[in-house]
Amino acid sequence: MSKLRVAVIGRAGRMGSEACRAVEAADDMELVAALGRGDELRTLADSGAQVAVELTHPDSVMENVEFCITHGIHAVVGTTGWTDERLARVRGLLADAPGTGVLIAPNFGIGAVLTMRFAQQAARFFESVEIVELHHPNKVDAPSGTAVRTAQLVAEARREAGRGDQPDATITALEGARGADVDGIPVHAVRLRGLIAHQEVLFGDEGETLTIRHDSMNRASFMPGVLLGVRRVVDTPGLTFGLEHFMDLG
Ligand SMILES: NC(=O)C1=CN([C@@H]2O[C@H](COP(=O)(O)OP(=O)(O)OC[C@H]3O[C@@H](n4cnc5c(N)ncnc54)[C@H](OP(=O)(O)O)[C@@H]3O)[C@@H](O)[C@H]2O)C=CC1
Ligand SMILES: O=C(O)C1=N[C@H](C(=O)O)C[C@H](O)C1
Repeated sequence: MSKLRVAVIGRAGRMGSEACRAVEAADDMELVAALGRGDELRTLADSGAQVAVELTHPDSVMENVEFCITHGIHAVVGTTGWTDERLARVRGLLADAPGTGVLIAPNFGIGAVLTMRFAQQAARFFESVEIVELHHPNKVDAPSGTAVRTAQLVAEARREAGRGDQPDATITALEGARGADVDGIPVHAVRLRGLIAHQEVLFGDEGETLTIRHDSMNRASFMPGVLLGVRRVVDTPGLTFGLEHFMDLG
């Protein structure tokens, strides 16, 4: 059986370097290109890559994804910074590239994906919910893409259940004390040396609380999800947002 020809964009980064190792170690894949900042995107096309794994920076990701789509290269994207406008642009480009697949995964961690699913399930049962994401201090964005996605999923589940705004009697507060408002859900971002990537979703109602917590202890933990994305994206044309769609969660 021929191996999948895979490229990594962001090879020198924390995630990109780990992804290069994971692809090289996979029996069914071949690492045909690894691009760092300043490298020509044309290298991707010249290498014959079937799939590009994109792990760079929110300022770089759009150009890279656009190149992939317009050159018929499937993309597995972990980089953050996805707004509705950006997603619409990707969908528009994919409309002219019907055989090409793009997976954008806010989090490749299997446990993180499950955290989002469990939070979505719990959302309708609790009056209050807040999200705390905790990351290493070199992270360039806040809040994390995972926290934003979790908040959106929780907010959607609350709306579907007819839940209104959650109680909060705060009248005065220092700016930032109640976190960022993401779709009505307070999201708090901690940056701390020693951490990698962690998230707590806290639910509360009369007399009880529920905390759903996920911890990524190292970046190798993201790699089974990256490899799953690479294997599945080649048979999944169009835009897939979230690794859960490749996980048969039922
Ligand atoms: N979905 C998921 O599961 C995960 C997603 N992430 C996300 O992935 C992204 C990268 O994270 P991380 O690896 O920690 O970041 P790093 O800063 O460690 O790595 C990013 C790398 O990409 C390089 N780079 C930037 N622009 C380009 C470009 N145009 N072409 C090629 N290389 C480029 C950077 O170069 P330079 O240093 O010169 O800027 C750097 O080497 C972030 O958005 C992060 O949030 C992270 C972990 C898990
Ligand atoms: O930058 C990181 O480290 C991470 N980024 C992603 C995010 O913003 O959600 C995924 C994970 O949290 C690690």
